[in-house]
Amino acid sequence: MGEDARYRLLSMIDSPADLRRLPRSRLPAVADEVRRCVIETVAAAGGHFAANLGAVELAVALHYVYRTPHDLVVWDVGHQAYPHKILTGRREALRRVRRRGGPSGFPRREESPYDAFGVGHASTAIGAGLGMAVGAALRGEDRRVVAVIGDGGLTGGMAYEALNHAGHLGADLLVVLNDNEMSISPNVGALSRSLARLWASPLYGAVRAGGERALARMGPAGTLLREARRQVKGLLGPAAFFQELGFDYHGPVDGHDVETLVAVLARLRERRGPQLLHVVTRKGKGYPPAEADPVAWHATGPFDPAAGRAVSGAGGATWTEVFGAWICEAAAREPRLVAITPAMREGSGLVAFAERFPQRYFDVGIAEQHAVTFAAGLACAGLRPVVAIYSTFLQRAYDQLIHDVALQGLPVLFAIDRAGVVGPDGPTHAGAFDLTYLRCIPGLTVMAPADAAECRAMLEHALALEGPAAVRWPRGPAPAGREAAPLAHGRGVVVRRGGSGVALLVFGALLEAALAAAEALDATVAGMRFVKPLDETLLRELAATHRVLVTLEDNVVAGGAGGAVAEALAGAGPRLLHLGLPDRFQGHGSRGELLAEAGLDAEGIVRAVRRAAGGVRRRPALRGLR
Ligand SMILES: Cc1ncc(C[n+]2csc(CCOP(=O)(O)OP(=O)(O)O)c2C)c(N)n1
Ligand SMILES: CC(=O)[C@@H](O)[C@H](O)COP(=O)(O)O
Ligand SMILES: [Mg+2]
Repeated sequence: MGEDARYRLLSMIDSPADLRRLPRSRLPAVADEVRRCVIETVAAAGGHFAANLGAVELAVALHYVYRTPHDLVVWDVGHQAYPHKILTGRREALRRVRRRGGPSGFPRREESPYDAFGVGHASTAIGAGLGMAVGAALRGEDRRVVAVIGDGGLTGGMAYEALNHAGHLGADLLVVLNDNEMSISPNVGALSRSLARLWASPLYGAVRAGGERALARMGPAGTLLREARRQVKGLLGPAAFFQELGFDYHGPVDGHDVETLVAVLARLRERRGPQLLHVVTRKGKGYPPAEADPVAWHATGPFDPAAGRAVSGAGGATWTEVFGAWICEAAAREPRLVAITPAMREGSGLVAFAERFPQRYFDVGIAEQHAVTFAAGLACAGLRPVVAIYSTFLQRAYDQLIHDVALQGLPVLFAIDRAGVVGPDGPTHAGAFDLTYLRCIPGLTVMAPADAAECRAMLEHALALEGPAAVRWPRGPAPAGREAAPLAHGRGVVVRRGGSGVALLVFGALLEAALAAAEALDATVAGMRFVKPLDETLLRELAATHRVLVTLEDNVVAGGAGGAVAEALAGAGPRLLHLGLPDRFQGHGSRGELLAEAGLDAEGIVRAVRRAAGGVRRRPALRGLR
């Protein structure tokens, strides 16, 4: 069947203006097609999935009621924005979502005028939406602003800071709380529990049984709240909470009843002041395997939609799995070890730990700042906290890392995953900066393993230190490891001796590429292991015996490990060449593609060294190397 026949309505919708020309009664059929399109798109390309299925009706209703792109809809995180992209002229392009040259998996201002705010990290929508609403008012523009945030996003402190400010200003802002009781894993927190109780209460059961349209007719602004106050003592928690912050609370409403959503939103569009609409949805809605297991289907590779299974199996053990196995072993030996995740249990490899050591496992919600300060407190209490965190999300907690942990010399171990190039998630998730922002912190030990064996040794070493330490590794499979000298504090190792006068100084997981390049260059290769403290003895030895030192890191060159080498040599010694990520935000694509684009594959290293160190003696070319 042709595209147009399969997507009869969507093929007529090039923009939300086309959607708005349809009668309201056609919207459930539009939603069905959008949902089918999400399933087919992600099955073919991979990507975020369950949250998109849960946000279908919301996207349809918002674009139907609001005059986008003049009115602004800000999506929190943005991993649920595929329906929004489908409705805003990107249905075809989405086939290449997150691939090189294809659309981003998240809203991006440069991609479409309908993408009001660039996003990827959680809990920003209310703050950004508030800025837009206040900006529009100051400029005298008649523009409505909606911030859509999930219950997971609402566990982040930034969201509360923005709610508090919006209530104080009395700004014209609608916050839609998309509540599915899920973050990536089941959501945490008192507010989340209280929201769930509200939806499950007999009062709302009656509303649901009586038809959601009754709710739309009842009118906004606390009508239900007054009713609830009369009927159900003790269920007022979340509603009263938002009211106290200065918001009119509306709901909860069924987020899969698109016609009711339209009716409610149409009334809210006319209201002034801070409004909060509580919408209840189901993560994975409409695809039974994802409804049954939304954690597994949060994001996926390509899959067979009929079978509900991934098309391709995974490769060898990932760095995450190496860490996950290590932390369980270490916890069995060390009763003081506790693990903390800011809402990334699966991605950070803590599923087994959470099961085996539930009393010593803490999911703090999407609250990176709190995760780090909480760890500092645990360390003060004599425990050995391990903060398992993605490089990009640790950016959120930089002051906490410096002020609460490092300044007090507390023994907190930062297990930093997704360091360096991440791939399909693109620039919002790239762990491109951690070596730069970590190595300037006094007293912090910073390690970058080249393989799984080194990773385990570094974690063990970090746990034994009396001060703070960080071990960082990239996304994907970890090389198993080779015979090498045991780890010693602040010491690197020479992995290969070459005769060309070039030495490659490798910080972390680029060692394999460096070794391949070294074959072609006849170069020496050193695995530096420690970014801080740097092995200055090894550095001096290499400087004395080589004409060119090449530093290699999966981090921006600016301020990175190469910078540490330059500072240590202070202008003395051989020529220096720094290879790492360039001074710009990377796009999205596979990790391999992005590394190659940055010249950090074996070919790129050879090219750069030959260009910079002309005269380096040539050896027979490696296969594929010119
Ligand atoms: C600052 C930050 N920390 C962690 C994440 C990883 N993350 C992406 S989506 C998500 C869960 C979001 O839950 P919610 O907002 O409720 O959306 P849902 O997936 O349930 O629709 C998390 C933790 C992130 N994107 N940003
Ligand atoms: C949207 C978000 O922040 C997460 O879902 C993230 O995309 C997970 O990345 P990994 O796939 O690397 O765990
Ligand atoms: Mg959620």
